[in-house]
Amino acid sequence: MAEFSFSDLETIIRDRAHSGDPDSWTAKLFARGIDKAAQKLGEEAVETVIAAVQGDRQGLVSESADLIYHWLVVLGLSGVPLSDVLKELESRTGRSGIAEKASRPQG
Ligand SMILES: N=c1c2ncn([C@@H]3O[C@H](COP(=O)(O)OP(=O)(O)OP(=O)(O)O)[C@@H](O)[C@H]3O)c2ncn1[C@@H]1O[C@H](COP(=O)(O)O)[C@@H](O)[C@H]1O
Repeated sequence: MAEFSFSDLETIIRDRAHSGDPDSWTAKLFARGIDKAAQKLGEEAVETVIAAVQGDRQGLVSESADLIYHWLVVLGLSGVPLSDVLKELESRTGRSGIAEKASRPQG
């Protein structure tokens, strides 16, 4: 099987978003807007955390998939392409997280 990527899922979400298909969860989320999609993203994040702390390996896989799907929906609804996030991640490579935090302007 060819490797499935976040980019493939972003394309599926973009195609389904305005499909008008009454059976499409993606179309439903896009119709309901950012508040509902962001709420679902938060719920999936919490469910992922619960699976992790409970040591529920299969649950962690499943909830992580739900989380990533809803995260991509929120990006799509916000007009932020996945490539912007990947560029940001790429710009951080080679720099430790602790050094990055220390370089932030003091608030
Ligand atoms: N990866 C996903 C995906 N992950 C989770 N979900 C849906 O997310 C929804 C939310 O799940 P929950 O159990 O939290 O829902 P719920 O608790 O009943 O929701 P509430 O009523 O409480 O709001 C479910 O309907 C899941 O099926 C997904 N729906 C779609 N995809 C991908 O998007 C594609 C297109 O899907 P449709 O747009 O539905 O055709 C699919 O083929 C998949 O590739």
